[in-house]
Amino acid sequence: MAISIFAFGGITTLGLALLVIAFTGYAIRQVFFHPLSDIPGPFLAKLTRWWQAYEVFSGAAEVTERALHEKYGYLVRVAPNQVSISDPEAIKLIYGPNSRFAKTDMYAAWKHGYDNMFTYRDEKEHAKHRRAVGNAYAMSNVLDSEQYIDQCSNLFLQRLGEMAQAGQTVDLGHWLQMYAFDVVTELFYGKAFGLMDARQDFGWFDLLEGVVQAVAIMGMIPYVVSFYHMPLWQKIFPKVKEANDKQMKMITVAQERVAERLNSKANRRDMMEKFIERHRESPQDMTVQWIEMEAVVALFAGSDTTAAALRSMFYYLLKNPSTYETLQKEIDNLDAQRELSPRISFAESNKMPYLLAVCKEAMRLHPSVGLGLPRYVPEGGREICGRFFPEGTRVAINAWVVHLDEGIFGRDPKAFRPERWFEGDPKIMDRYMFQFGSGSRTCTGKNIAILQLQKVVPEILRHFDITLSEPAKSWKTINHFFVKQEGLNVMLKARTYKA
Ligand code: HEM
Repeated sequence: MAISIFAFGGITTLGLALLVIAFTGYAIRQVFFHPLSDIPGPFLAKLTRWWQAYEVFSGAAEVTERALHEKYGYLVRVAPNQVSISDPEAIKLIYGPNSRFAKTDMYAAWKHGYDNMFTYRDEKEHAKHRRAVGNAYAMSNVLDSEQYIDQCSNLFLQRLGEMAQAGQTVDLGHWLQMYAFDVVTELFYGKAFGLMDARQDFGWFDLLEGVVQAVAIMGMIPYVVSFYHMPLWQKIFPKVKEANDKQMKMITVAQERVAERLNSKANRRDMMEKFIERHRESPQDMTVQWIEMEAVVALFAGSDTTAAALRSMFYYLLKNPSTYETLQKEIDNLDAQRELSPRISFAESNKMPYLLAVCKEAMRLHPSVGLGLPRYVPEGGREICGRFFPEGTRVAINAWVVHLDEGIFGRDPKAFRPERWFEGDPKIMDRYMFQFGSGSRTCTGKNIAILQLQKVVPEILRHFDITLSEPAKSWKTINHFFVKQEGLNVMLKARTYKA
């Protein structure tokens, strides 16, 4: 008996020793002999992708990335085979047209059952689908939806008016999200989900947050994605099952709404109708499943992002009263000259240069997406920042880092100064803005987002005087791919504006 215990103990010790040797060998290779070993970065990041997963879990990955680039410069190794790049010149090289840098395995985590526009990794498949829907997202077509956005704005203003009259503190951040959610569902699901109407989110925000958080973390360690759908794994980790069920619920709702529209004679010009028109013309280019997927991805990619941008605009204006005043004057002057319709149109908003500058400056300082957008270096490798990167290396640029480049955005890059857009050459700054990504994978919904930002912000400022309920307090942000903000609580006072 004593001998067998000894033998067992011996084997265990030997096993442990082998493990330690293997790990040490691996660590030495990763740190000193890996093709990326000359690139600085956190020690753990050189060994495992779990470092990045933990960063995403912690909810402040953009803060860490900014600090790392401040310390190390343009190149930071953030995973064994991934480099974060902060050189603005690298944007065109990596994401530009015909760059051939494909999306990485991170995006596999975002796919549920079948691919959607966001998750495609095969560039040819992506291009085929993007061609099929591209026209619907052109501004000229998106403007057909302006009337539905106005309907949502009417209800939003009514609700804000009620809260102003009651003298209550308004969680404007929450309301802006309900607004963005209602707009996206109005356009892509044929009818708003009615959050503003009911004055509640029906649990949708928790649902989205749960899924996005799980998926964003898994995206950093994509080999766990296959577990995500396994019943045993879901039993062990009930949260995984919950996220999976939530994702299924979103797909089911999309399927129901698309089926409803296909069987109805609705006379609408919304986004869903544009896809249905295309389906009727050419069912093989625009299948029913694709219409459903456009709706699902719009909800995922279009509501949190737009809400974050709207919150940023209000927050920075309120924290910088002189900018608020300048914008309000711009709106009031146009109003006094009777240049504005009862609901400010997109065309009218384009006559407000300061508004456009506020829009860009808010998204420069607080991009809605808070992680780098990873791509594989294509066949043959590429030179970036004067260094050769072998094929298959993951490289990523994070808007939160690149938007602080002083060479491009001028002095005080961390300050909210819409005025910077009137100094120097705004075209150059525009070229390096990365809040919507860039190139062939740039945001499809960009025009829908811009339409909302440019219309609803001046409309609210026209109707209400807004003050922060606790002016000395800062908001809290949490980054699980989308950088959401909490604590935009305000007091509203109706202005004398009459439509
Ligand atoms: C202010 C609002 C928005 C911001 C800041 C934003 C940001 C982004 C970014 C950074 C990407 C690139 C992701 C990548 O390369 O991995 C992206 C892609 C995408 N966005 Fe948006 N987005 C916004 C609104 C919307 C809206 C309203 C929709 C749809 C209704 C939408 C749908 C999409 C889709 C489908 C993609 C994938 C495009 C492709 O790969 O071809 N987004 N967005």
